[in-house]
Amino acid sequence: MKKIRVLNQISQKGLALLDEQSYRLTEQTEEAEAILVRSADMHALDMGSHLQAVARAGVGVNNIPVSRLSEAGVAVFNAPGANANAVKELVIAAMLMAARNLYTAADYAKNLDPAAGDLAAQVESGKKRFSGFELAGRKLGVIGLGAIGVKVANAAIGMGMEVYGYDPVISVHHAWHLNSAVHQCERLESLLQACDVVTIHVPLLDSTRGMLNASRLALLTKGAILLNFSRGEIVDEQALKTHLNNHYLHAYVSDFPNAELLSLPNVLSFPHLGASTLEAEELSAIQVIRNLKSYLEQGSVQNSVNLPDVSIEPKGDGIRRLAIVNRNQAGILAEITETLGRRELNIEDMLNKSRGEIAYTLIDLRADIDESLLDALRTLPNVLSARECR
Ligand SMILES: NC(=O)c1ccc[n+]([C@@H]2O[C@H](COP(=O)([O-])OP(=O)(O)OC[C@H]3O[C@@H](n4cnc5c(N)ncnc54)[C@H](O)[C@@H]3O)[C@@H](O)[C@H]2O)c1
Ligand SMILES: O=C(O)CC[C@@H](O)C(=O)O
Repeated sequence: MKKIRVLNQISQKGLALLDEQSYRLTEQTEEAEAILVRSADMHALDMGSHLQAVARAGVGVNNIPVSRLSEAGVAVFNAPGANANAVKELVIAAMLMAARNLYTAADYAKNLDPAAGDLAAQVESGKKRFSGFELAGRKLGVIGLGAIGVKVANAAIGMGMEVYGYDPVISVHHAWHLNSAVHQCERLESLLQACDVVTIHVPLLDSTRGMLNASRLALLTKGAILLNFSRGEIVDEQALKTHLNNHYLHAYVSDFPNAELLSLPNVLSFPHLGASTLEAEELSAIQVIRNLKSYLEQGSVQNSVNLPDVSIEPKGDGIRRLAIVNRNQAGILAEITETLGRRELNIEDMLNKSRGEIAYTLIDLRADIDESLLDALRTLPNVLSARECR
């Protein structure tokens, strides 16, 4: 029975895939063999020695200590693209809300006082304050053309916007899906200088933290709208405060409320709502739990952020499968096979793939795999983890 710790609310449609014969949910993180998470910060979490995998029902993994887990031979999975449509729709809504001043206008209408006189007259006298601008014909800059950025760019083309994209490391897959009318910017600076609306869709990495710093923010055009549905830390929000305070920008719309910006009139914040739709929550959970199960039960790897993709046939009758995460170093396979040879264990099949400094080895045996074998493998200097797939 495998024990799974669930750190956030995960869709029941996904959890239902964890059949009761093989899986049990636990409240004890230290006994968990796998952890399911959305946005909970796991950096300070003590995860125990049984952990084999962490599965993120979403995309961003900045809340997960991926390097520490890799060093412990623990696989980390996410659900790329599963919530991209949900975020795209919210970004389009946010763009419209900001351009047409809908949030302040709705607030105004809600606070009208029918008892104070003719409501229609109040409406007509108040509305000129909320006059906005149309998006068709305006320039949209999309920073990061991955699953979300491509969908936003394509939708904006459909709305008659002129779209500019910046992504020096765009994947071939995403490039194929990008509308050919999107203009490519070689430099982030030229995108910022050219666009009326700028939207950020890059992951939070060391290389993107503070990517929109004071000097880049200063390049934004007067009256521009900046949308941040990626992560708060990608924008230097302290530097942004100056532009907002002097009303240089029309609006900053963010899915990550910031204590210092919250109350500014030209800031519109949402409580991290990008992926909060029934559809995205279900799809993310189903996608990542399927991949988690195939990893735990068969050893195959799909959509991991730290292990190489491995697709392998399910174990045949009488076959037991070893899954080893090891450092990608010379001589390690010899040490593993020697350990098996000393126990007279014959290898039926074997697969080894690497990804950067990590390698992953699957070995099929026609014999039982006991704890003493696993312990012997775990003591090899470059083995990070060893387990049986079951
Ligand atoms: N608000 C929400 O609820 C919500 C939901 C989903 C994702 N997100 C955030 O959005 C981010 C993007 O999601 P996605 O699904 O599009 O991810 P993705 O991996 O499909 O796309 C990210 C893109 O950013 C590009 N990129 C990386 N570094 C870059 C750089 N320095 N400059 C320009 N481009 C760069 C990559 O090449 C890739 O194309 C996630 O990492 C997450 O932080 C937020
Ligand atoms: O789980 C969520 O609600 C947010 C997920 C989102 O931030 C992501 O990176 O996928």
